[in-house]
Amino acid sequence: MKIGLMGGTFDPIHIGHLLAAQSVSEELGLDEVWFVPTNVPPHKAQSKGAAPHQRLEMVRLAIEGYDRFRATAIELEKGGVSYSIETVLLLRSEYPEHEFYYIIGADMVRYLPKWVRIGELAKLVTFVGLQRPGFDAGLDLLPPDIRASVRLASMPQIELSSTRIRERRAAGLPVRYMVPDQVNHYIEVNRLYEA
Ligand SMILES: Nc1ncnc2c1ncn2[C@@H]1O[C@H](COP(=O)(O)OP(=O)(O)OP(=O)(O)O)[C@@H](O)[C@H]1O
Ligand SMILES: O=C(O)c1ccc[n+]([C@@H]2O[C@H](COP(=O)([O-])O)[C@@H](O)[C@H]2O)c1
Repeated sequence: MKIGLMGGTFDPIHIGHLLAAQSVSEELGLDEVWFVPTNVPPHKAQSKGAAPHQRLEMVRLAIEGYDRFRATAIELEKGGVSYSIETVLLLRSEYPEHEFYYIIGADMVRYLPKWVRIGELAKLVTFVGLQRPGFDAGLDLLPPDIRASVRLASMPQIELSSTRIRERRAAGLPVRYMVPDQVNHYIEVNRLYEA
Protein backbone atom coordinates (compact mmCIF):
# COMPACT_ATOMS: atom_id res chain seq x y z
CA MET A 1 0.00 0.00 0.00
CA LYS A 2 0.97 3.65 -0.41
CA ILE A 3 1.21 5.15 3.08
CA GLY A 4 1.57 8.85 3.86
CA LEU A 5 3.41 9.67 7.07
CA MET A 6 2.29 12.89 8.70
CA GLY A 7 4.84 13.64 11.40
CA GLY A 8 4.36 16.51 13.79
CA THR A 9 4.22 17.71 17.34
CA PHE A 10 0.43 18.06 17.13
CA ASP A 11 0.25 20.29 20.19
CA PRO A 12 -2.63 20.29 19.36
CA ILE A 13 -3.63 18.73 16.04
CA HIS A 14 -5.72 21.23 14.02
CA ILE A 15 -7.73 21.36 10.81
CA GLY A 16 -4.65 22.47 8.80
CA HIS A 17 -2.99 19.12 9.56
CA LEU A 18 -6.12 17.17 8.66
CA LEU A 19 -6.74 19.01 5.42
CA ALA A 20 -3.07 18.63 4.47
CA ALA A 21 -3.28 14.87 5.00
CA GLN A 22 -6.55 14.61 3.07
CA SER A 23 -5.31 16.73 0.15
CA VAL A 24 -2.05 14.80 -0.27
CA SER A 25 -3.93 11.54 0.05
CA GLU A 26 -6.23 12.46 -2.83
CA GLU A 27 -3.55 13.98 -5.05
CA LEU A 28 -1.15 11.05 -4.72
CA GLY A 29 -3.73 8.29 -4.40
CA LEU A 30 -2.52 7.18 -0.97
CA ASP A 31 -4.23 4.23 0.67
CA GLU A 32 -3.74 5.54 4.20
CA VAL A 33 -2.14 8.38 6.14
CA TRP A 34 -0.48 7.56 9.44
CA PHE A 35 -0.12 10.42 11.92
CA VAL A 36 3.14 10.20 13.86
CA PRO A 37 3.29 12.45 16.93
CA THR A 38 6.90 13.22 17.86
CA ASN A 39 8.25 12.47 21.30
CA VAL A 40 10.83 15.27 21.31
CA PRO A 41 10.84 17.17 17.96
CA PRO A 42 14.35 17.48 16.45
CA HIS A 43 14.43 21.15 15.40
CA LYS A 44 12.00 22.88 17.66
CA ALA A 45 12.15 24.54 21.02
CA GLN A 46 9.87 22.51 23.26
CA SER A 47 6.64 24.29 24.01
CA LYS A 48 5.16 24.11 27.47
CA GLY A 49 2.13 22.41 26.03
CA ALA A 50 0.27 19.16 26.44
CA ALA A 51 1.90 15.93 27.64
CA PRO A 52 2.90 13.43 24.90
CA HIS A 53 0.04 11.06 25.74
CA GLN A 54 -2.40 13.97 25.49
CA ARG A 55 -1.04 14.99 22.07
CA LEU A 56 -1.49 11.38 20.91
CA GLU A 57 -5.00 11.21 22.35
CA MET A 58 -5.99 14.41 20.52
CA VAL A 59 -4.71 12.94 17.24
CA ARG A 60 -6.75 9.79 17.90
CA LEU A 61 -9.88 11.83 18.65
CA ALA A 62 -9.39 13.95 15.53
CA ILE A 63 -9.30 10.97 13.16
CA GLU A 64 -11.67 8.63 14.99
CA GLY A 65 -14.10 6.87 12.66
CA TYR A 66 -12.11 7.48 9.46
CA ASP A 67 -10.32 4.26 8.65
CA ARG A 68 -7.92 5.77 6.09
CA PHE A 69 -6.27 7.84 8.82
CA ARG A 70 -4.42 6.14 11.63
CA ALA A 71 -2.33 7.27 14.59
CA THR A 72 0.88 5.55 15.58
CA ALA A 73 2.66 5.88 18.92
CA ILE A 74 5.94 4.63 17.43
CA GLU A 75 7.94 7.76 18.33
CA LEU A 76 6.43 8.12 21.80
CA GLU A 77 7.16 4.46 22.56
CA LYS A 78 10.74 4.80 21.35
CA GLY A 79 11.35 7.91 23.47
CA GLY A 80 14.14 10.49 23.08
CA VAL A 81 14.49 12.83 20.09
CA SER A 82 12.30 11.73 17.18
CA TYR A 83 14.55 11.52 14.14
CA SER A 84 12.54 10.57 11.08
CA ILE A 85 15.21 8.22 9.71
CA GLU A 86 14.89 6.03 12.80
CA THR A 87 11.10 6.02 12.55
CA VAL A 88 11.14 5.16 8.85
CA LEU A 89 13.70 2.37 9.33
CA LEU A 90 11.48 0.83 12.04
CA LEU A 91 8.36 1.15 9.91
CA ARG A 92 10.05 -0.33 6.86
CA SER A 93 11.27 -3.33 8.81
CA GLU A 94 7.79 -3.86 10.23
CA TYR A 95 5.95 -3.21 6.96
CA PRO A 96 8.34 -4.07 4.10
CA GLU A 97 5.36 -4.33 1.72
CA HIS A 98 4.42 -0.62 2.02
CA GLU A 99 5.70 2.41 0.11
CA PHE A 100 6.11 5.48 2.36
CA TYR A 101 5.50 9.15 1.55
CA TYR A 102 6.64 11.69 4.14
CA ILE A 103 4.39 14.76 4.20
CA ILE A 104 5.99 18.09 5.17
CA GLY A 105 5.06 21.76 5.10
CA ALA A 106 6.35 23.94 2.25
CA ASP A 107 8.61 25.80 4.66
CA MET A 108 10.30 22.53 5.66
CA VAL A 109 11.43 21.56 2.13
CA ARG A 110 14.43 23.89 2.09
CA TYR A 111 15.54 22.59 5.51
CA LEU A 112 15.64 18.96 4.41
CA PRO A 113 19.46 19.02 4.00
CA LYS A 114 19.67 19.63 7.76
CA TRP A 115 17.69 16.50 8.65
CA VAL A 116 19.66 13.72 10.28
CA ARG A 117 20.96 11.10 7.77
CA ILE A 118 18.93 12.80 5.05
CA GLY A 119 20.78 11.05 2.19
CA GLU A 120 19.70 7.69 3.55
CA LEU A 121 16.15 8.85 4.32
CA ALA A 122 15.69 10.31 0.83
CA LYS A 123 16.28 6.84 -0.61
CA LEU A 124 13.62 5.30 1.63
CA VAL A 125 10.70 7.72 1.25
CA THR A 126 9.26 10.22 -1.18
CA PHE A 127 8.87 13.59 0.52
CA VAL A 128 5.67 15.44 -0.28
CA GLY A 129 5.98 19.20 0.25
CA LEU A 130 2.74 21.12 0.61
CA GLN A 131 2.88 24.09 -1.69
CA ARG A 132 1.83 27.55 -0.66
CA PRO A 133 0.78 30.10 -3.31
CA GLY A 134 3.43 32.79 -3.68
CA PHE A 135 5.88 30.79 -1.61
CA ASP A 136 8.88 29.18 -3.28
CA ALA A 137 9.50 25.77 -1.72
CA GLY A 138 13.16 26.14 -2.74
CA LEU A 139 13.45 22.92 -4.72
CA ASP A 140 16.26 24.41 -6.81
CA LEU A 141 18.35 24.92 -3.70
CA LEU A 142 18.34 21.25 -2.80
CA PRO A 143 21.20 18.89 -3.69
CA PRO A 144 20.10 16.70 -6.63
CA ASP A 145 19.88 13.45 -4.65
CA ILE A 146 17.43 14.99 -2.16
CA ARG A 147 15.55 16.91 -4.79
CA ALA A 148 14.92 13.70 -6.70
CA SER A 149 12.88 12.38 -3.82
CA VAL A 150 10.69 15.47 -3.32
CA ARG A 151 7.26 16.03 -4.87
CA LEU A 152 5.02 19.00 -4.31
CA ALA A 153 1.28 18.84 -3.65
CA SER A 154 -1.32 21.52 -3.11
CA MET A 155 -4.06 22.12 -0.58
CA PRO A 156 -6.58 24.81 0.30
CA GLN A 157 -4.65 27.31 2.39
CA ILE A 158 -5.34 27.32 6.11
CA GLU A 159 -3.47 30.02 7.97
CA LEU A 160 -3.43 28.19 11.25
CA SER A 161 -0.78 26.82 13.56
CA SER A 162 -0.72 24.99 16.88
CA THR A 163 1.14 28.01 18.29
CA ARG A 164 -1.80 30.24 17.42
CA ILE A 165 -4.21 27.83 19.11
CA ARG A 166 -2.10 27.72 22.28
CA GLU A 167 -1.87 31.52 22.27
CA ARG A 168 -5.62 31.90 21.88
CA ARG A 169 -6.26 29.52 24.76
CA ALA A 170 -3.77 31.39 26.93
CA ALA A 171 -5.62 34.61 26.10
CA GLY A 172 -8.96 33.01 27.05
CA LEU A 173 -10.18 32.94 23.42
CA PRO A 174 -12.12 30.04 21.85
CA VAL A 175 -10.48 27.61 19.42
CA ARG A 176 -13.74 26.03 18.30
CA TYR A 177 -13.72 25.22 14.53
CA MET A 178 -9.91 25.47 14.44
CA VAL A 179 -9.77 21.93 15.78
CA PRO A 180 -12.31 19.11 15.44
CA ASP A 181 -15.12 19.22 18.04
CA GLN A 182 -13.84 16.20 19.96
CA VAL A 183 -10.40 17.84 20.25
CA ASN A 184 -11.96 21.11 21.38
CA HIS A 185 -13.86 19.21 24.05
CA TYR A 186 -10.70 17.40 25.20
CA ILE A 187 -8.79 20.70 25.40
CA GLU A 188 -11.54 22.28 27.48
CA VAL A 189 -12.07 19.34 29.84
CA ASN A 190 -8.32 19.01 30.47
CA ARG A 191 -7.88 22.79 30.62
CA LEU A 192 -4.98 22.61 28.17
CA TYR A 193 -2.94 25.67 27.23
CA GLU A 194 -4.59 27.93 29.79
CA ALA A 195 -2.41 30.77 31.09
N1 LIG B 1 -1.92 25.25 8.45
C1 LIG B 1 -1.17 24.28 7.93
N2 LIG B 1 -1.31 23.92 6.63
C2 LIG B 1 -0.52 22.94 6.11
N3 LIG B 1 0.43 22.25 6.78
C3 LIG B 1 0.61 22.55 8.07
C4 LIG B 1 -0.18 23.57 8.71
N4 LIG B 1 0.23 23.66 10.00
C5 LIG B 1 1.21 22.74 10.16
N5 LIG B 1 1.45 22.08 9.01
C6 LIG B 1 2.43 21.02 8.77
O1 LIG B 1 2.08 19.90 9.58
C7 LIG B 1 3.26 19.22 10.07
C8 LIG B 1 3.20 19.10 11.58
O2 LIG B 1 3.17 20.39 12.12
P1 LIG B 1 3.27 20.77 13.65
O3 LIG B 1 2.69 19.69 14.50
O4 LIG B 1 4.61 21.25 13.97
O5 LIG B 1 2.18 21.98 13.68
P2 LIG B 1 2.38 23.54 13.69
O6 LIG B 1 1.00 24.11 13.59
O7 LIG B 1 3.39 23.99 12.70
O8 LIG B 1 2.92 23.70 15.20
P3 LIG B 1 3.64 24.88 15.99
O9 LIG B 1 2.85 26.14 15.76
O10 LIG B 1 3.58 24.39 17.41
O11 LIG B 1 5.05 24.98 15.46
C9 LIG B 1 4.44 20.06 9.58
O12 LIG B 1 4.97 19.44 8.41
C10 LIG B 1 3.83 21.41 9.27
O13 LIG B 1 4.54 22.11 8.27
O1 LIG C 1 14.80 13.70 11.36
C1 LIG C 1 15.07 14.92 11.37
O2 LIG C 1 16.23 15.35 11.39
C2 LIG C 1 13.91 15.90 11.36
C3 LIG C 1 14.13 17.27 11.37
C4 LIG C 1 13.04 18.13 11.39
C5 LIG C 1 11.75 17.63 11.39
N1 LIG C 1 11.57 16.28 11.35
C6 LIG C 1 10.20 15.73 11.40
O3 LIG C 1 9.31 16.48 10.57
C7 LIG C 1 8.02 16.50 11.17
C8 LIG C 1 7.51 17.94 11.21
O4 LIG C 1 8.37 18.67 12.05
P1 LIG C 1 7.84 19.94 12.87
O5 LIG C 1 9.06 20.46 13.57
O6 LIG C 1 7.27 20.89 11.84
O7 LIG C 1 6.78 19.42 13.80
C9 LIG C 1 8.17 15.84 12.56
O8 LIG C 1 7.69 14.52 12.47
C10 LIG C 1 9.64 15.84 12.80
O9 LIG C 1 10.09 14.74 13.58
C11 LIG C 1 12.59 15.42 11.33
